[in-house]
Amino acid sequence: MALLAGRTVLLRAGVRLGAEAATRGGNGARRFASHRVLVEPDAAAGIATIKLKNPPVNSLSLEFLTELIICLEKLENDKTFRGIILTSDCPGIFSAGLDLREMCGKNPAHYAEYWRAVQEIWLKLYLSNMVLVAAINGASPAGGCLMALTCDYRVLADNPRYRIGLNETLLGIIAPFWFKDNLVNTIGHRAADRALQLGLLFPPTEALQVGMVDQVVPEDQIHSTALSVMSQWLAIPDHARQLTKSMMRKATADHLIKQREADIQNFVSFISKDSIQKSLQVYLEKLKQKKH
Ligand SMILES: CCCCC/C=C\C/C=C\C/C=C/C(=O)SCCNC(=O)CCNC(=O)[C@H](O)C(C)(C)COP(=O)(O)OP(=O)(O)OC[C@H]1O[C@@H](n2cnc3c(N)ncnc32)[C@H](O)[C@@H]1OP(=O)(O)O
Repeated sequence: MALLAGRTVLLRAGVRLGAEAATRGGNGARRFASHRVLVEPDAAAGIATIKLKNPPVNSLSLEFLTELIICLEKLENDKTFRGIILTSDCPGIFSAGLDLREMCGKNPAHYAEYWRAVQEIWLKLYLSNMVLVAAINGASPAGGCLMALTCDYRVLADNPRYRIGLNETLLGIIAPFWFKDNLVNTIGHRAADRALQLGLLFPPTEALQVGMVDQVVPEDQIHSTALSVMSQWLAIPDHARQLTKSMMRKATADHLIKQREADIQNFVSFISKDSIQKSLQVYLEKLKQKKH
């Protein structure tokens, strides 16, 4: 049974276990997929490719996050796999970040439940014992960028529309301290200070320059590049790499773990403010009107 902070997420988020399919792949590995999280296992290589499939933009709704958390728990507990490639099944979009509809017009209990799931996915990804390679094949703002930042290596497809960054200030909200910590650890304090205040979304060349991603490649090479990076990382003995990863990341993760409940309360009171609700609604409305 999958637990999210001691509770059964399957029931809380209304995700039915029956929604999952478990079959055997050609190489005998167990293949499991939920509605929105596709897992392509390569047991021989010890690699699972997770494809995010929550169209149209892979926004991180509570149900989607819950499915992803369950999927990561399964992979983490399955000794077949040593590495995950995280990518998208939605053309042109890696992930649009947190689902704005989960943060608008709901009640405090819902905001608290949602935020706990956001914390949980971050902790699961950031502290994973496996090698995580992000194959970023689309736009990756805010929470989408955060997911990529938890990975050990980021490959971005070379398309000027595939911008990546923590753009929270553009929505009139603030990147939480642990988003900020993850960014600072990746691109350094000065670059993070500027990027966060201005809500910068970097196109590939700039993302590479600032260190937001490790490699930019033509779109048709993104998966092969991720595989070759993965084999380089998997050549390192697991115990040495895992202990090193933990040494590098533990303090940052502990910062959130120690303040988890307070962080939820901060989020709930911040997001419940009338002024913040108004900003988010205006932003959502602008997104909708963009097409017309
Ligand atoms: C002091 C204490 C502080 C505590 C902390 C407090 C607050 C911080 C809280 C949270 C941090 C927030 C993190 C986030 O991730 S917020 C989300 C930010 N995301 C974005 O800004 C991206 C918005 N989307 C886009 O820019 C574009 O959609 C896109 C991803 C570039 C894709 O563009 P495209 O043209 O392909 O698609 P559309 O724009 O037409 O979108 C299609 C469809 O999807 C809807 N949609 C888009 N993004 C979201 C989203 N994030 N959530 C929900 N819905 C989204 C869009 O409205 C369209 O809907 P429609 O109904 O019109 O089809």
